Amino acid sequence: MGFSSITSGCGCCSLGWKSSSFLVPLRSNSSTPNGVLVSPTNRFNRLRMIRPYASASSEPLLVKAARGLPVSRPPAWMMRQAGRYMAVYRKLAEKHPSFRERSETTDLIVEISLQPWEAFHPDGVIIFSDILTPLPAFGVPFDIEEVRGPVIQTPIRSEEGLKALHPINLDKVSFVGESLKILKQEVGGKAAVLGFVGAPWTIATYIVEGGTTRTYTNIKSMCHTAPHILRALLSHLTEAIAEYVVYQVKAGADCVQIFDSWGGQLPPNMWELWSKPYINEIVGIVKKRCPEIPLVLYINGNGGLLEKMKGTGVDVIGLDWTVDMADGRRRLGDDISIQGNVDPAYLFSPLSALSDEIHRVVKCAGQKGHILNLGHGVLVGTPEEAVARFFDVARSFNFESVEEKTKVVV
Ligand SMILES: Cc1c2[nH]c(c1CCC(=O)O)Cc1[nH]c(c(CCC(=O)O)c1C)Cc1[nH]c(c(CCC(=O)O)c1C)Cc1[nH]c(c(C)c1CCC(=O)O)C2
Repeated sequence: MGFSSITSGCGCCSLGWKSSSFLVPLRSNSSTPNGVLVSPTNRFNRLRMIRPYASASSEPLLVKAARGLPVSRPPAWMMRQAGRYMAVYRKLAEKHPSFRERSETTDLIVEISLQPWEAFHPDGVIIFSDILTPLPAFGVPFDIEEVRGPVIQTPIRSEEGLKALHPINLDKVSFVGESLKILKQEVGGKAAVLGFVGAPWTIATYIVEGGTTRTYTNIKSMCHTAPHILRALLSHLTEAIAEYVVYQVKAGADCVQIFDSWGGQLPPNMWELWSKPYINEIVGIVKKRCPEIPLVLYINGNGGLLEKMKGTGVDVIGLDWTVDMADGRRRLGDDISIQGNVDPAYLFSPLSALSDEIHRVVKCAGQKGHILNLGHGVLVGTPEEAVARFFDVARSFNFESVEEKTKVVV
């Protein structure tokens, strides 16, 4: 079955959003609702760009935090929260050993995406899929092998190779739209349904190298030996991915994460040339067509890129664990939301150490505009008990009561 029912515009468009942002003072007016005065020096530091959202109060916590709206606790989810560390997933994978089958069959996608939701009740339910899933829909066949991981049979490195590319045919990823629609119903607004895509540079690393690489030598040398071919490939990916984001939003995604996982492999000046412009274009297209949808940008190894990432116009920046959260907040300011940055290895540590680290990260991130998450995905072999603890600790925060204690009375 195709997914022709997804033909309406983004939910937002009918709500009369204004796409232009404006400045509103948040929380720290000179007088709070209960009359307690706060230090005037804080007043203007806390001005941040937000948009008016008609239904803000009923939105999932994660969406509110992504927009920098006040929340009572940090929402939490994990990348790869569905997957090989869960016994229930491994059992299902025995019955359905092909990753392509598991990630391209609506019933299986929904079942796997809901496994962590049922077990841990995270604040975000990410669709079980892959950044490579849309590739065949625009002319690039791929496979995922158990040991080697992603494999692209015919890497693209020449003008001739570019001829295989065609505009994205969304009918070929109808299982993604169908699954998002079902997930939205199943989750019933109690958590955010998360869509995701790979950034053009990161997807291009697979298409040019033919699979996973440690050195990125083919694609990095193409920047100098065949820049016109790489630019044509990245432009093609940009168009296809932007369409694919809008498709996910129309199908039900409340928030979409852009993974430029391998953007951190580029020197920062090269990231500005070979990745950022294409992400900017995707953000521009999506913000125009679905202005209410928060976008998250994640880069692995992003310590040298934080300020540059902010320039893409996304709503949330994902931090890995190589940047201290306090430095990250300082460098990014509080007019943007932050996600991360707990080292996934903490999930192998004593539960008390994990709790302490979550408390430290939340304190450094601040009470507004923080989505609690790992600095990368859940590792294979992670104890499920630790994942449960992570979400329990997230739920134990109560910002209102902390705020009461820390208010500055003038
Ligand atoms: C191993 C692998 C795959 N696909 C990919 C790899 C990495 C290979 C490499 O290092 O180059 C490529 C990929 N897939 C995804 C990313 C971006 C996130 C990241 O940095 O890892 C990347 C770089 C998102 C994803 N890929 C997947 C999700 C699942 C959604 C979720 O629960 O978060 C995401 C966000 C699912 C996936 N995708 C794959 C498997 C085996 C799984 C199952 C989950 C698991 O146990 O790891 C295949």
